[in-house]
Amino acid sequence: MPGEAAKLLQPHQVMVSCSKGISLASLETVEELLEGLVPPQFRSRLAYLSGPSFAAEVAAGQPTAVTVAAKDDQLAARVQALLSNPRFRCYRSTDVVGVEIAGALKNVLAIACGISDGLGFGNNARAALITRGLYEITKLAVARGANPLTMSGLAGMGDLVLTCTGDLSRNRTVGLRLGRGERLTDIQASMGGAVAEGVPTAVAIRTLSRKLGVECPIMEGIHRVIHEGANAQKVVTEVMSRELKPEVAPDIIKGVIVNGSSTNLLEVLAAAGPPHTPAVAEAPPLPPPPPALEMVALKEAAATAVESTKSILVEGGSSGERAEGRERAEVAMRPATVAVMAAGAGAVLGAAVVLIVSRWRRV
Ligand SMILES: NC(=O)c1ccc[n+]([C@@H]2O[C@H](COP(=O)([O-])OP(=O)(O)OC[C@H]3O[C@@H](n4cnc5c(N)ncnc54)[C@H](O)[C@@H]3O)[C@@H](O)[C@H]2O)c1
Ligand SMILES: O=P(O)(O)OC[C@H](O)CO
Repeated sequence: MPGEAAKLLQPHQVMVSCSKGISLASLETVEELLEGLVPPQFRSRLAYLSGPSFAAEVAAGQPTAVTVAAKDDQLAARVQALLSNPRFRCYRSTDVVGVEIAGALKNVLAIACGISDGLGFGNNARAALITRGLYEITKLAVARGANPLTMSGLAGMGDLVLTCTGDLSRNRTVGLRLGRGERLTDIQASMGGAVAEGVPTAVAIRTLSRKLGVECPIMEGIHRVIHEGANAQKVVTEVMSRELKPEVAPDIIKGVIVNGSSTNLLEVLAAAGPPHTPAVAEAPPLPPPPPALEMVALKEAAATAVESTKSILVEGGSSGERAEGRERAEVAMRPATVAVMAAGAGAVLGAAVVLIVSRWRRV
């Protein structure tokens, strides 16, 4: 019980939640639940780990990347440093609500993808579910105050792709079996106590999306299949036959209505700060071309060399004549060699100057 565990916390400790979900009773995320459970002095020590991370693969040392979120960037950085290793790379974020909503909602879509695959639908259907599902997750997350860019990160797109396509997922497995015709109660009874969190989250999301006034036809459809016994094929046809609309609805730009007030996506983006633009190194200028004189010498030398070589190789001649030809060719090539070396030295010098200037500028 987190409430009981909270009593054991020591002043120097931080708490990292790895759970994903939304409370059916209160529609709160794990973060909101924990904030209410831990003593006030620990609230600033809560961090949240999320992202594409099948436990079995992490345990086997497979390369994994996740997001560590905390309201305080310093705390996120501390946990990030503590947990990262060459096999487990942590990124950090201060968008706790975005990370939490994304982690909870992907479970519902994983069930949907499982159902789609179980029914025998193809790759197109799965890709459409993932993409349009992410759009619904984004709308809901933005309505809860999240940064929409978090949805394209590990906790959003990353975990969504993992659970919608990876057969280690419990949620996807439940969907697959539902799609093949098994009953939910039988599937759950056979799972040995393991929980497919998308099953209860589908209920929470339907309530939440209706409360927030955010249209989520896929989430609604999944709820009908899982909890109302609707025929999945029919639900797919209905969802596909809805009124045609733009891919990105104006309401997500102009403002999603949250409890009567508008959340403007552009304002959310602006609050997130300017996009990170790494300093772009100035392109080094091209080295100066070799002086015209050297170019002429180069051309002439090349032509003479070709002629001399021809006379040696094609015309043959006595050994004395061939030796003379080789000497003529060597002499003819000398200006070319000098010109090429001059051009090369110019290039190297040019590059060195650029390097020094750019270093000096950085300093
Ligand atoms: N297993 C993974 O690959 C994985 C990866 C990343 C994140 N997670 C997240 O970690 C969390 C735990 O996953 P897991 O794989 O350990 O699940 P699990 O099903 O193996 O274990 C969950 C445990 O929680 C207990 N439990 C369930 N409902 C409870 C309740 N109301 N009160 C108290 N205890 C309850 C169960 O008895 C069980 O012991 C989940 O939120 C999951 O999304 C799991
Ligand atoms: O097995 P699932 O479907 O609960 O997914 C486990 C994790 O959430 C994957 O990141």
